[in-house]
Amino acid sequence: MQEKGTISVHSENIFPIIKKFLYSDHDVFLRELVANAVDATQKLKQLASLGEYDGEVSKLRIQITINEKLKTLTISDQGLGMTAEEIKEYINQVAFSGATAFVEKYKDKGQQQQLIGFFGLGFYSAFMVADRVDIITKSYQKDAESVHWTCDGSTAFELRKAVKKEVGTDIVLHLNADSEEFLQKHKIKEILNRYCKFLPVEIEFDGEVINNTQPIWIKSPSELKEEDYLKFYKELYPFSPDPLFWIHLNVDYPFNLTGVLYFPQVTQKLEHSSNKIQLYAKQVFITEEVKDIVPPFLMLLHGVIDSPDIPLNVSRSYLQADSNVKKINTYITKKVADKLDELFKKDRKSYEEKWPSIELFVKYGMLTEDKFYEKAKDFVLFKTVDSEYFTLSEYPERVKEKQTDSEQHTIILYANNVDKQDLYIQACKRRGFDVLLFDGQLDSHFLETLERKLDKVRFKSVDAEPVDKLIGKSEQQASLLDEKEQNKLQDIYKQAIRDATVVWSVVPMASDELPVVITVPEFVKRLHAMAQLQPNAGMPPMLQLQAAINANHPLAKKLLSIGEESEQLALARKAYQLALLSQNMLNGAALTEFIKEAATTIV
Ligand SMILES: Nc1ncnc2c1ncn2[C@@H]1O[C@H](COP(=O)(O)OP(=O)(O)OP(=O)(O)O)[C@@H](O)[C@H]1O
Repeated sequence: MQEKGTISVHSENIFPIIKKFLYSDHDVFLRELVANAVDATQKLKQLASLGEYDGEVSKLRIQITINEKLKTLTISDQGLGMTAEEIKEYINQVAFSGATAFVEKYKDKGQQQQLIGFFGLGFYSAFMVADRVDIITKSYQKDAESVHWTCDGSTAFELRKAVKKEVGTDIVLHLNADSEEFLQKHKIKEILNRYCKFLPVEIEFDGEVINNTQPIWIKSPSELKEEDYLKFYKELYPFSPDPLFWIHLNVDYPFNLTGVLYFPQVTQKLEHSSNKIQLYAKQVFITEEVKDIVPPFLMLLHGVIDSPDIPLNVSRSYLQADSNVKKINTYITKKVADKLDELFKKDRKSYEEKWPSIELFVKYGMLTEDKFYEKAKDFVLFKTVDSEYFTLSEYPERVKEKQTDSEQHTIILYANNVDKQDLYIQACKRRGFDVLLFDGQLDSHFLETLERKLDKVRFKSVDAEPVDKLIGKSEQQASLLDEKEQNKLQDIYKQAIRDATVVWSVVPMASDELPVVITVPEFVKRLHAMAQLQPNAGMPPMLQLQAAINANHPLAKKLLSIGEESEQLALARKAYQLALLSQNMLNGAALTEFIKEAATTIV
């Protein structure tokens, strides 16, 4: 038998186009060829189980070999092989027409780069790295003759008899001059490790089996122990600390999905994690770019998702709209929420201990996915400055009595820095108020969302106003100064400070409060926090200072009674500096002056 022919393609020469498209990610050729070898092996096993093949199938392997002298890379399988007719049908026709369709579909769309690594390029991706490809194959079918197909990357092929005794297929790539890197063992090892680490058929390279054919996600959770999950995590991310907990995903209707998702110890910053979720299709690694496949908050998780039902040969914008992808999202979101709910209900103490590591994740989820919010509102926690934890329904009940304003809003007080706001926190505690700690990156967004969702609840920073005004009750402290005195007092401070950006007021406070209290209005605080989350959003608004003079502090009367103006102004300055100091706002020359002055008072 000897036959020559022309591969039927519409495009004159398709290979240069494929090469150009895939220039930046050549490595996928090996994944494609090994995946074909796995398919061929699995098919033979299936045929054997159906009684259509009676050879031995228990030890079928795939072997990858390099021949440096001949500059070849060979992928050999012991799968079902192909007859000459099948080669003509599957390789010459189907494969190349598939490639033509691919090129036709995407040539004008400018999204080739995005598709790389997603589109199953199949057998012809071999031509990205090879000048010539040989297929030497023998079909499992009785009396099938072995055949040798060869093609040099033009549309011409040759098909002739071969001498091959065992059933299976060898794909021999004669590497082109630009691709000699694939003759290096470490390069091939690296690619196999990336794409083929969990393939279901043993793959031998350089004398060793490189894959784990039974990764835990394909097993039933009942067969697995905690150690198995931890061991697998290490296999995926060798340099990472142990995860907190995990969920095993396993569905086969209405879509197919397996996987294990781990909760890492998420820190207080939404940073780009280098341990990403890996996406597989039937144990073949596809990508770590799961951006359009799982909701952003779930990308903080680690682990593996394996689904043949995620369409990988479509553009990314289409992916998000795909109904399977939507269902998969909903499913994973629900599973994750259920797991957190279970942990919370089963052992609240241990859940509270883990809270700092899952807080950001839960809040991010609540902010971005309504469905997650609905579930998470039962297990999201508030932490007080004294490290006590309360749920969203418990906390307003706890503070309602003392912290309800005249309009029946429950005012929830918070600090974002326990050390820096200690003075304000202590003032609140003296009034019997409770203070939460909101020091996370997303907290300002989170408060706003809660205010929208919860009925009659408002959040206020402990330093948003003088303590007695925080709750906004109608009854106020009585002032020890009349209006004239209040105006005079304000004038003394204005003259002493001479800063037009400061907004002054005189407020009757308790006599044990400071003579001057600096506050930052709640809305300004939030604008700042938001601006910090969006570094490119331009300058944050000016931090306008509000200075409240305590009408009831003994200093007020004293200032009014001092005749000597310079003494009066010096005292007012000192009181203002103390207020700045309590807000960590005294710095530079003003701080130096204050310290020097204070030093003279201790000798
Ligand atoms: N090693 C092999 N052993 C047996 N048949 C093979 C082998 N490699 C390829 N084939 C046959 O050639 C066909 C075309 O292969 P190709 O890789 O181009 O596409 P595919 O595997 O069907 O799809 P995909 O584009 O997703 O890879 C396969 O469907 C299979 O029938």
